[in-house]
Amino acid sequence: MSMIAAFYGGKSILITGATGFLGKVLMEKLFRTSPDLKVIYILVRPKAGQTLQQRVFQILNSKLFEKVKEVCPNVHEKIRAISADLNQSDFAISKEDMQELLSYTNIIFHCAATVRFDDHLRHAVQLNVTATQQLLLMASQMPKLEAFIHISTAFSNCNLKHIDEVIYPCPVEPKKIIDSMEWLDDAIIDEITPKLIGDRPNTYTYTKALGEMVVQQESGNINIAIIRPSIVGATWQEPFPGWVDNLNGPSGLIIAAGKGFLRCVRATPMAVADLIPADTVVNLTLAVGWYTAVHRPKSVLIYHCTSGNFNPCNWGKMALQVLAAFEKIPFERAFRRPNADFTTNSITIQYWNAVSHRAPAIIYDFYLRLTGRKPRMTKLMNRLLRTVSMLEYFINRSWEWSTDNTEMLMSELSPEDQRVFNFDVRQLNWLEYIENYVLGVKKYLLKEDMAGIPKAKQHLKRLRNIHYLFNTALFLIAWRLLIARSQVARNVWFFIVSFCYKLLSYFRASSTLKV
Ligand SMILES: CCCCCCCCCCCCCCCCCCCCCC(=O)SCCNC(=O)CCNC(=O)[C@H](O)C(C)(C)COP(=O)(O)OP(=O)(O)OC[C@H]1O[C@@H](n2cnc3c(N)ncnc32)[C@H](O)[C@@H]1OP(=O)(O)O
Ligand SMILES: NC(=O)C1=CN([C@@H]2O[C@H](COP(=O)(O)OP(=O)(O)OC[C@H]3O[C@@H](n4cnc5c(N)ncnc54)[C@H](OP(=O)(O)O)[C@@H]3O)[C@@H](O)[C@H]2O)C=CC1
Repeated sequence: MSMIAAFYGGKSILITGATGFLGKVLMEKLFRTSPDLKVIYILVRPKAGQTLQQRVFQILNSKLFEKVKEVCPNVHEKIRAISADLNQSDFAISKEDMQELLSYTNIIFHCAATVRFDDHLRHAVQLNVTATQQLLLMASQMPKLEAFIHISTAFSNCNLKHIDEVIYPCPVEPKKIIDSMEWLDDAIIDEITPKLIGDRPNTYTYTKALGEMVVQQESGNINIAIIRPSIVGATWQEPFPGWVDNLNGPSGLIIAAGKGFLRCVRATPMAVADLIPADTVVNLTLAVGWYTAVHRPKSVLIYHCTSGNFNPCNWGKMALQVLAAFEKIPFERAFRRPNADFTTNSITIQYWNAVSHRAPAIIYDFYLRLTGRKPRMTKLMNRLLRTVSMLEYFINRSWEWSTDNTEMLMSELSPEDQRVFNFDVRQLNWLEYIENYVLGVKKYLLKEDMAGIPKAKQHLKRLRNIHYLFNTALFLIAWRLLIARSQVARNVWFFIVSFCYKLLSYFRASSTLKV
């Protein structure tokens, strides 16, 4: 019997960000391994014209929850969606709901965040810092609370090369930042943002670091732990391999590369690709929840959930594996044949962006215009290149994260818990994982049918022929122009032609003699 699964039985659990990528996988695993849990409260905001109930219904009826419905048929009754907006004071939760949360919650998993790299500092502070502070305030009023698990990121201190399982203070206190966001206007915030974030690349990593400081400062008597995952990717094993539902991290780039939009990036092939599967993060999170509640460590423990020091894979190798997967599992209606060239040279990348990205987009838009359709490729390409430029920071560096707490926790688990809540990435086979990832992107993000694979392969063959034809035509035109302008080129050309003619005559003559 799994001790961790048993621990969550009968518990009332509060999850923020349950509608997000990680939150859904967390909820699924909780229901599947502890179907006897009492209730999961989720803080949800109405979105995209959908009510709370519609959003929950959509999640529970997704493929991700198919297994849950078998083990926990009354899952609909065990999930309690509470209308909340983490940007509002008291999260805009009604009095009755708040009372219920304060009275019954046993465990909190705080996953909600803005993960956008370019979010305005005011909004990023509101969600990643102020909301964390408010949630801690709520937690301090929960008599039955056993543990508060805060999800941060391994990149909150990405300005350092070696990162320990400690909280590194930012120069300006989070309280001061929160206060100043209330009275500074947007223009001034824009001006001071670069100074505040310092050597971090974006407002996301900066505000996640501030969020950690808040957790440490406001922890009071609460049992708190912080999880720092690296780049969260599709699921590895559970509930099935390859599940992914948003474009963040590598998923968007896999689409862009598989569809042939993106063929070259500024990346360091030898830099470690610290990807971590979503189910691994969730398994560690649940194990940490159990450990924190049962063992009540004296200080806030931080757990790095990374793959680099256990089972490293670099970006160069990963790109080759992604390309190999595209051979087997091509995406439909690719724009060009997939390719993955890495360069660290900024002039070379500008050249490739012009030749391999922008020029084909312009040519395609010209073709769309000619055929009476609306051009769209240049716009899409510009947005894609902007996205890639934001990710470049993370694919050109390697970090070392110490993992003493994660390893300590692994050794604390019973063999059964190590199996059910497996977060040992040493067992991960990257080739297999990447293949499933690409398959998952095709199925769950692009919603493409597997039956279309032969047609997609044919399409890629056609693109290859067009590519060869185009290159040959380009070469001949260039050569023709050169011959017209240069005597040396003309001499070389006549030499080649006469040499070929002589060779041909020789073979003809020798074959006539044999007869
Ligand atoms: C030669 C190629 C070879 C490749 C071969 C394959 C090799 C293997 C894989 C290789 C490398 C992996 C590197 C990962 C490094 C991640 C590091 C994370 C570290 C921290 C981890 C964390 O702790 S935190 C989670 C990460 N947090 C995000 O990852 C949010 C990012 N994101 C945004 O911050 C916003 O998205 C942003 C961009 C502002 C646009 O914002 P925006 O206002 O313009 O609007 P949207 O967000 O709506 O997106 C606008 C259009 O960008 C498209 N798109 C969105 N994301 C995309 C994405 N990742 N890749 C592509 N395309 C993406 C989307 O499809 C839209 O396309 P469309 O125009 O067609 O609609
Ligand atoms: N994905 C990754 O690569 C990594 C993620 N992390 C961390 O993991 C956690 C989860 O990330 P992930 O699942 O990928 O992110 P998602 O963007 O998929 O999910 C974010 C969640 O936060 C919720 N949320 C955002 N704003 C509000 C709001 N104002 N009120 C209520 N809820 C809100 C979203 O709700 P809604 O559905 O309504 O938008 C959603 O449920 C985050 O803390 C992130 O920093 C850490 C490392 C890597």
